Amino acid sequence: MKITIFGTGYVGLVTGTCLADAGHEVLCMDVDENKIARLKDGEIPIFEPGLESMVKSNVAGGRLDFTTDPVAAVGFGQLQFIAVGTPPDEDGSADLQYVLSVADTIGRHMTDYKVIVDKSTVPVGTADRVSQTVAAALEGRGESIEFDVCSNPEFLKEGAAIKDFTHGARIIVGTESERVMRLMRECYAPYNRHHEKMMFMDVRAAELTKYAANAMLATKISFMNEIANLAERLGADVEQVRRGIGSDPRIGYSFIYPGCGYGGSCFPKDVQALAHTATEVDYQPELLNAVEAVNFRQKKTLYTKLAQAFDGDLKGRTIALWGLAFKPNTDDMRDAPSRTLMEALWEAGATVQAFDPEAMKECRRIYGERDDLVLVADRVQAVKGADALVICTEWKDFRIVDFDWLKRQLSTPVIVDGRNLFDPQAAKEAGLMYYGVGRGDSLRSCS
Ligand SMILES: NC(=O)c1ccc[n+]([C@@H]2O[C@H](COP(=O)([O-])OP(=O)(O)OC[C@H]3O[C@@H](n4cnc5c(N)ncnc54)[C@H](O)[C@@H]3O)[C@@H](O)[C@H]2O)c1
Ligand SMILES: O=c1ccn([C@@H]2O[C@H](COP(=O)(O)OP(=O)(O)O[C@H]3O[C@H](CO)[C@@H](O)[C@H](O)[C@H]3O)[C@@H](O)[C@H]2O)c(=O)[nH]1
Repeated sequence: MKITIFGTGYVGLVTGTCLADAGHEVLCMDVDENKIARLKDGEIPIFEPGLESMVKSNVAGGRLDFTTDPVAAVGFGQLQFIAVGTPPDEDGSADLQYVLSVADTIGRHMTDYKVIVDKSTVPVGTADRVSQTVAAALEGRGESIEFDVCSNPEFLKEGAAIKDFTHGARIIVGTESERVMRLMRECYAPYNRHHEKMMFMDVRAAELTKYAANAMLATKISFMNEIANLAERLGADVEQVRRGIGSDPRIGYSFIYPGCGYGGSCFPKDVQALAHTATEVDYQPELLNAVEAVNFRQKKTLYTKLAQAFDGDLKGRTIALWGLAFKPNTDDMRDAPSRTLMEALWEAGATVQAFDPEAMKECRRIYGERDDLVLVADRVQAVKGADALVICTEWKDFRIVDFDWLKRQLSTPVIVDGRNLFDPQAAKEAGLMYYGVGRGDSLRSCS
């Protein structure tokens, strides 16, 4: 099939590349000229494991190309995927300006039947707005050309995006049109061979399914963070509790890791957007608000614990950070807990000495050059001469550490472990002042 993808971010680029890899011909369009120029040069603007070689082989195979030209993009595919950003507006609602601008572009330039596929995460009712926008643009040209709009939310996780896209649990398509069902089946056929993954539903249910999935996962995390905070007060180890409850198949082990709060470009904005949608239909979203409030508090955990460890005085201290990305295997720092910590440390007059395997460039892009942000080449340099170490991201390489060595590097041997990587007992036996999240230790995540 010939497919156009609008947006070459985490979702658009992965979707386009995987669909090309499955044998389709894909043209990816972005308004960011710099991004497209880099992609045309074979440079991948984001870090996503496995993506670079897949992009290169599909470009070389003639199945994947990039453009900034809207006319070429609209003219290319019968399927027109919208995979642009839907960032939070000031009131927490999803900002649909980029989605609707693509819809307008399609309406302005289409000359034959198109299926417009909403892959961006969008509130219930957006497919109707996309339809109206396309129709208005066509009317403006005095044209009447047939088109359909369907919802096809994406469930990939950054860091595992290719595997999630190609081996996802389900492929959801919101449509009532038989023709769209047939075309979407054909599009995903290469990834639907082992068992039936396609789930067709009405468009509003598909739109809500995406938010419900993210809100459920975020709820699990906030729930565990609440239990962790209780465990701290009750002298229990939340890691043992996690294993204890995860073993119940009704609960399961996934997404119940307590820590320094969920970040990333999805959970924070999507929980807020769903809560906003609820208030628009006169429903008070008590649970969603609590999930968000618990997370907001949890993201302050790292700073709260550090401040307690240093009797509230962090001025002039140097704090080592291992990890800046919101989770491992990505360079993405959107809403990362490390940002909440760094900003609080700077406010308190401390210097940050940080290392992340992939997110350093992104960190510099966000914060620029400043005296109180020292980015170093590896985790060893990060702890050199520092007063304390904070673990913000559970990169695999951070898990193996010689505690005796670590103790020698830090002037005050304080470790605040936001991801519970280490055995508290072993760390304490080595003479470190080790504070995890919910591990029955003396420092509290929040008041
Ligand atoms: N990042 C994820 O893990 C993930 C997973 C599932 C769903 N989503 C959802 O997918 C959508 C995209 O997320 P993302 O993380 O890929 O965003 P992103 O910010 O990484 O990329 C968005 C891209 O869209 C481009 N763009 C903006 N306006 C455009 C236009 N008019 N035409 C063409 N391109 C345009 C931007 O230049 C940018 O390159 C969001 O709605 C998000 O919630 C994201
Ligand atoms: O047990 C857990 C699992 C995750 N997290 C945190 O939760 C955040 C999000 O992690 P993850 O879900 O792995 O990453 P995302 O790439 O944000 O993916 C989520 O958001 C995407 C965008 O909507 C969806 O497509 C995915 O299905 C959904 O998992 C990160 O800060 C993690 O550290 C925890 O604190 N504890």
